[in-house]
Amino acid sequence: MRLQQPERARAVVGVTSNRLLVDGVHRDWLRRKYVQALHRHGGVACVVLPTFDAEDAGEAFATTIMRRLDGVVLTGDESNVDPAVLSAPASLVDPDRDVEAEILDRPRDRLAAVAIQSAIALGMPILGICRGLQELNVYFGGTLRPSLAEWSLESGAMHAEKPDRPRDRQYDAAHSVRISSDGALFPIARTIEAQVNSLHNQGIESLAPALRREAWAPDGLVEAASVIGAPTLQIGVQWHPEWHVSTDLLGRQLFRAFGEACVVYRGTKNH
Ligand SMILES: N[C@@H](CCC(=O)NCCCC(=O)O)C(=O)O
Repeated sequence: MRLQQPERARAVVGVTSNRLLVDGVHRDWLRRKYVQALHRHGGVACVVLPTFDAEDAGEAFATTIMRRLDGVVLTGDESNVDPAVLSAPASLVDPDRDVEAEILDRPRDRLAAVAIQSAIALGMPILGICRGLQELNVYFGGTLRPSLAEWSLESGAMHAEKPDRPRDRQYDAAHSVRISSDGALFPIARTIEAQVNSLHNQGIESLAPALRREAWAPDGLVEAASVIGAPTLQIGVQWHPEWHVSTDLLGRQLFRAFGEACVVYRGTKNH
């Protein structure tokens, strides 16, 4: 179902952007699929959160921007998480080594670290998608497998992007997931099994102690995890619920639940 709400009633959600370096010019960008799905199926309004250079990863973001939001979405992107930056966002000051297309995006890592830290401190809803789930795991001290293809050929093939297909078809269902029947995802999905798409070559190796496993793939890879003891919905999924959301029930359920959590959270804030 498509949610229609008057603009003034919409919760406001920050969506993480990524850094793009073209012709020596730094730009922030993200795929509109995330924003469209959140607007149409989560019923929320979106603001794009800019990435950070090391010297800017400060307090102002948390107090000035995050406090004004009702939720945060950690979007997906091809670049791999740099764990050192996720755990200490202001520590690596080397702009020449900060961005490498589709491989390294430290400005994005810094944004993710500060956004997660603030959202957890504020008790704000979080939805992590693909890289976003990985960021949550690394932020809380978990580790990632650097390459699923090197971990196991079968897992590599199951989870990888399918570059020979047209872009839209790469987001078709790729494998099943088993959903834990006593977690935060089950009341949203109302099923213990679902089909999901898959476009990643890294994956959770050790799940952070602060997270609970919500869903897993046939090879055991964690496909969804939530923050233990969270006062609201704080969850990440390894698949892309946004891409075919209009025809994907689980995707719509996720965005709807997230949007509802944002509205509830907004009601608890002192204005
Ligand atoms: N590099 C990581 C992250 C994968 C990821 O988030 N991919 C996003 C694909 C593009 C999109 O946002 O639609 C990994 O390989 O695991």
